[in-house]
Amino acid sequence: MSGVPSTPANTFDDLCHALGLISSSKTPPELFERLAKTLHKLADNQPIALYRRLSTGNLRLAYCYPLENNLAFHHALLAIHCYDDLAASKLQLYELNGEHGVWGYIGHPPAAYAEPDKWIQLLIDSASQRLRLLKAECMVTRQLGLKSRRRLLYRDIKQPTSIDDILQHHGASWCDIFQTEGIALAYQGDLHCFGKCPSRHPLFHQLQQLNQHNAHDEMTELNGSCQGGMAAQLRVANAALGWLVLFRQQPLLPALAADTTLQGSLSYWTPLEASMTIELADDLAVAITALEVVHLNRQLTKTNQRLESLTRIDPLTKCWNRYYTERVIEDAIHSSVNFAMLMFDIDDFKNINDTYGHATGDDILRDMAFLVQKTLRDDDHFGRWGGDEFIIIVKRVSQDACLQLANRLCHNVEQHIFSIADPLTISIGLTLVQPDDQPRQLFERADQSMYLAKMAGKNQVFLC
Ligand SMILES: Nc1nc2c(ncn2[C@@H]2O[C@H](COP(=O)(O)OP(=O)(O)OP(=O)(O)O)[C@@H](O)[C@H]2O)c(=O)[nH]1
Repeated sequence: MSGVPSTPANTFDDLCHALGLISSSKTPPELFERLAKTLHKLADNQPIALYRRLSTGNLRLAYCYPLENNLAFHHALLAIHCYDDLAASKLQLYELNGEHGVWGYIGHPPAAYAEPDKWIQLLIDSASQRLRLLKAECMVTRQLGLKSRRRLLYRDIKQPTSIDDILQHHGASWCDIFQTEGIALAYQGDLHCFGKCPSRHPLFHQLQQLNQHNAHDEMTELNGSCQGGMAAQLRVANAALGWLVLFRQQPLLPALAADTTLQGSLSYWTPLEASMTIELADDLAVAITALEVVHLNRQLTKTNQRLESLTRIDPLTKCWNRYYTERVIEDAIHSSVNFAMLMFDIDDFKNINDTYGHATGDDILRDMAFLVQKTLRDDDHFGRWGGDEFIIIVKRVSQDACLQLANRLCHNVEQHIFSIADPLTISIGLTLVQPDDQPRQLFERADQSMYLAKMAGKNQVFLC
């Protein structure tokens, strides 16, 4: 029959079947198993070994068939670590080609069979093609993986988080998707790393160089001590924010890596991987900008809260300030609620300042405010009117209750041990809101009462 190899008929059918199986293998291990089984049969039932070529140029036994018999032979296979060992082993060798040159070798002890070469070469070529296809499929899976991580990344940035949190959360998956050992993110002079990355100093140095010379490149492969690194710019609306760098140890053409003169020009990344990295860098740039906006918003809210409190709180004593106290009094008058105003002033406070200094005077004002606040109820209003004068607004209480409170305050202050040797006292002017009162009349009465308390000898309460 013309065009049909002169192989025994049953072997020819078997081989066609085996070719079909190899070409339809779903995973690399399945492919190796089918290839090895077929070769085993063809090679007179000799054991078949499959070696993968590492980035170092060394070999590693990746598969052998059959596994169960001839242990001594397997030991001999395991002793092979490089091509020279393999060549010296006298195994019959075939190259298995990957997408970037020799992927590995197939070896078996010499065997006698009819016209094997064409068939064996055909089987191995088919296996190589299938392997390339499986790898391409794997790349598609990686792209899909990247897409699903992207969704998670966008979900993450809706919550308060940081660049380090993002790296911790997604780093392992990104390493898996990109088949990298480490990830670095350079942003605003900081370097955030995940996994195995080169030391900071040379990496910073190279990124600085990139900023100067490669600022317009979307991605660049690093060299020197950072070789294997692929840097993609983090950009938002044409503004460069920093760099995303992925690190890999194996160049695309591992066979050439042993040649030191070539090392600097070897590529570690396929164009497809480069464009996936750019996609990830774009996502990260958006995520980081979003984080920045969230962070700034939080700061702004805090600043606003602080400003808001500054408009209401007296910075020295931390009680309400005069502006807010005035508003509270106006509101109380307009709400027609029954309330009393207590205005008090520390007796002879000028002497304290003069004797102990202004700083001690400030301490006394703070202590006084703390002491008075402790004596009051939560819904009483206590504010600093200015200098050593304070105002208390007490709602819904009788005149007697107000007098009791004022006297208790005088007593508590007199009994309290302040930071100075001299005893401290206060004088209190008390007044209750009258129908048709305006704030001014209320203040005048309270002030008048306090004046009378001072005139009567201080450390007492007066009611007008
Ligand atoms: N340390 C300090 N002193 C202040 C502050 N504000 C005002 N003063 C001082 O408080 C003193 C108030 O004195 P006055 O209330 O006028 O007089 P006094 O010595 O208390 O005498 P009487 O009120 O009659 O008992 C003045 O010496 C002010 O300079 C402040 O924030 N800190």
